[in-house]
Amino acid sequence: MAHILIVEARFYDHLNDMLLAGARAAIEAAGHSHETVTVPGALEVPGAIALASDTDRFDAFVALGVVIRGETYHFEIVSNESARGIMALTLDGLAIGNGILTTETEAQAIVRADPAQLDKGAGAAQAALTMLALRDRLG
Ligand SMILES: Nc1c(NC[C@H](O)[C@H](O)[C@H](O)CO)[nH]c(=O)[nH]c1=O
Ligand SMILES: CC(=O)[C@@H](O)COP(=O)(O)O
Repeated sequence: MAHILIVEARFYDHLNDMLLAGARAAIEAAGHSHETVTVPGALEVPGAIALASDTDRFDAFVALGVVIRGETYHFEIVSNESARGIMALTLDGLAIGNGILTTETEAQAIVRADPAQLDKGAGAAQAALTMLALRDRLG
């Protein structure tokens, strides 16, 4: 059994609740345990995963959050830099599923977060578990 850390950027409560429900259900369905830490926004997610990985308590990580385009260049900074940070950690060898949605509208985010629709939280959890299995096989 693996122990998975979910790092959620709680910027939109109602959307995060759906992503979390999907991710937790997928991890439990696969027979693994999990815990969750919350950070303010997507930009803090890579740092939180890096801190947690130093503890050696977690086998894999799931990043959850929602970035919705506003009026300024901030959207690009938050979307691209959070993904860049997560990718850097992935290339360092961590098993991470990236479930940070980056959308133009709230309606797009709802469709993707809702476990009854696209269920991207579950998708990110399954990606993390797939990468963990691959690392165990190849490592
Ligand atoms: N606008 C969104 C943010 N912005 C906040 C940043 O992620 C960060 O917390 C702040 O700049 C302090 O370092 N975060 C999201 O997750 N979603 C957004 O739409
Ligand atoms: C991520 C964003 O673009 C948004 O939350 C920030 O909005 P704005 O650019 O209108 O300040």
